[in-house]
Parts: sequence; C-alpha cells; structure tokens
Amino acid sequence: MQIKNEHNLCSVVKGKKYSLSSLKGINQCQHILRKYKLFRKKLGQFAKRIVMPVLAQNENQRDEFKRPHAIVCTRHRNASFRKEEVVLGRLLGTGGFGSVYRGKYKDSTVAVKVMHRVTKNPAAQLESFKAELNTIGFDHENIVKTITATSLETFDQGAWIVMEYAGRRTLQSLVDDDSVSLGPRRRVKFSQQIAEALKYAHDMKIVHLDLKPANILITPGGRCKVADFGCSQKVEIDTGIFSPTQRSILTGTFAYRAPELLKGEAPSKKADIYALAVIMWQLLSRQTPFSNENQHVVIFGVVAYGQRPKHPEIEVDPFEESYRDLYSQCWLPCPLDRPTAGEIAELLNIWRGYM
Ligand SMILES: Nc1ncnc2c1ncn2[C@@H]1O[C@H](COP(=O)(O)OP(=O)(O)OP(=O)(O)O)[C@@H](O)[C@H]1O
Repeated sequence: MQIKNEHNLCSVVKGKKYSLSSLKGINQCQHILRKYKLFRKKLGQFAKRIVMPVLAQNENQRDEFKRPHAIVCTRHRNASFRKEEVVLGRLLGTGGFGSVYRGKYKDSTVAVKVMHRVTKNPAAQLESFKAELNTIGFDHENIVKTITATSLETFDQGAWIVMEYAGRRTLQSLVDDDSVSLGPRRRVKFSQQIAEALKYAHDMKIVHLDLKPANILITPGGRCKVADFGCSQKVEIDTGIFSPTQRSILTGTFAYRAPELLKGEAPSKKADIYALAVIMWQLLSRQTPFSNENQHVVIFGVVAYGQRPKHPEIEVDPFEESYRDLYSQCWLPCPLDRPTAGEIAELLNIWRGYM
C-alpha cells in the first residue's frame, strides 16, 4: 500500500494491516512521521512497537525500540534537559522517594521532583522513578504532564523529574475542607475527569495502581489532574495482563487497593476502577475509608466477605442513588464485572449534560 499522507498511515497502522512489507518506503514513513509528529499522539504505543523498529537505524536500536519502556528511555537519554536549566523555588512537599519543589523551566512554572539521594530502599526508588517516566509523552488535560527528566544513566548522581505545576490543592484537601462544597455537580465532574484520565492511561497500556485523592491535584481553575505514577505499570499489548518480570504491586494505600491485589493476584486496569469507586464514595461521604479500623481485619473483610466502605447515612434522591449504584458496580469483587474507565466516563458525561 502506498503511504500518501498522515491519515493513510494511521489507517494502515491502526487497521492492523501492518505487515511491515505493506509500509512501502521507509523514507516516506519517516518523512510523514516527522512531519506530523505522530509517534505518540496518534499512533500511541502501537507505533512505538511496530513502526519505530522499522525506522531504527541498526540492530541495537531496533531491539531497543521493541522493549517495553524503550521509547521513554531513548527519548529520555537524548533529552537536552540539564539541571542548570531549572530554577528551584519553594518546597511543595516531600514523599517517600523524593521532594517536590515549585520551579521555573524555560519560562514556565513547573513542579520538580528531586529524588532523595539517600534512601532505605534504592531499588524501589529506581523502580518508582522508572514508573513515573511511563507518562512521558502523555498529553491529557486530566493527567499531570511530565515534561522531562534526567537520564536513567545518571540516576545515582541525583534524579529529577520536571512536571507541569498543577496547583497547591489535592482532592484530599478539598474533601477534608468543610468550607468547600462538594455537591452532585462537582462530584460528577471530578469523577468524570478522573475516569477520562484513566481511560487515556489505560488506552496507553498504563495502569496507575496508586489512585487516591492525595494523588489527584486540583488546578486553580477546578480541574482534576491525576499525578504520581510512581507505582504505575505497563500492560502487555496482546494479553492485557502484566509481565511477570515486573515488580509486584505491594505499594499503594490499602483502602483503595482492589481485593485481587490484596490477594496477591496480577493487577489489571480494573484495579484502578476499584480505586475510583472508593474515591467516588469519598466524594459523597467526605469520610476516610475504613478510618479507625484495624488494617488486617479490614483487608480480611474486603477479600473474604466483600466488605466495602459503608454508604453514608444521608437522604438520597434518585440521582444520588444512581451515583451509589455506579460506584458500587466499580468495586464489585470480580474485576471483569466492573465497568471500564471509558464506560464510566461516557455515563458521567451524559449525567453532566442533565445537571
Ligand atoms: N505537578 C505537581 N504540581 C503541584 N504539586 C505537586 C505536583 N506533584 C506533586 N506535588 C505535590 O508535592 C508533594 C509531594 O509529592 P510526591 O508525589 O513526591 O509525594 P506524596 O504523593 O506525598 O508521597 P508518595 O509519593 O511517597 O506517596 C505533594 O503534596 C503533591 O501534592
């Protein structure tokens, strides 16, 4: 098939008529890909695994492109980012593996995660850094944009991740702040935006696995942005399940962790849907899930008896009932019974149209 233009190339690749011989003229492809910068936005992961190896200059490069995370590492290594280009400002907060500062990079206000130089678990820290790089190239209004990062090779000399600055508030701080109203419209808007972010990440074969209100930033304009992909994992393209070589998912906060993860089973996209359910519950109840309860007892209850956070004892109208029904479906014990992020986003979008 002759490659004529961007659309044509997309349809060849997306329509899976991608036997490499059908992509006539590598030079032509290169030209089109460069011209339209298709690598990430339009062809996504598929292009990285199928088209990029064709364009690779030599065997080594070809193998590298075929490995998961290859694009991230390669782009990353070649990135022109130097620490001197960043002006660090005040500290925004400190997490387990790094401290986040407000800063300036190329005239933009950014947030910079500076990984701790000394840590009790350097291997886990490196994994977390690599996981955060899963979102390099993501472009979605409800996901904190990762702009650039120092290279993996220089990790030991101090690793930095430069992100868009998404404001000072988190969804957790809104839930905890009694002066902030979280009426039905806001609840549905936030839930929909989180579902949209998950849909995008899942379409890119990335699962977050540490979704909770503290990891959702709220911009001054009131938009949700999912942050902290430090526990995220890549799903295999064909099977939809995780490569067993990747690290186990013993991270995350237990109240938001799906029962299959608590049982030690392989995670899937539906683990994020479970976490979204708990967040939706929290937006309605404004309580902390399983607060003051013994963690081990709760984990046993969640896994063995399908225990979930209690529905808040408030009067509910038919609309609230639908909202409860939706999050109750999202935390069903069997991952297959839970809706997809796309289905949830679509439904909530329809609701928003009626509110
Ligand atoms: N892009 C960003 N824009 C604004 N603030 C951010 C951004 N990224 C992180 N922060 C803030 O920086 C602080 C530290 O974030 P970080 O992700 O390192 O740690 P954490 O989520 O608190 O802990 P951990 O990662 O160990 O779970 C948090 O308060 C977070 O809200």
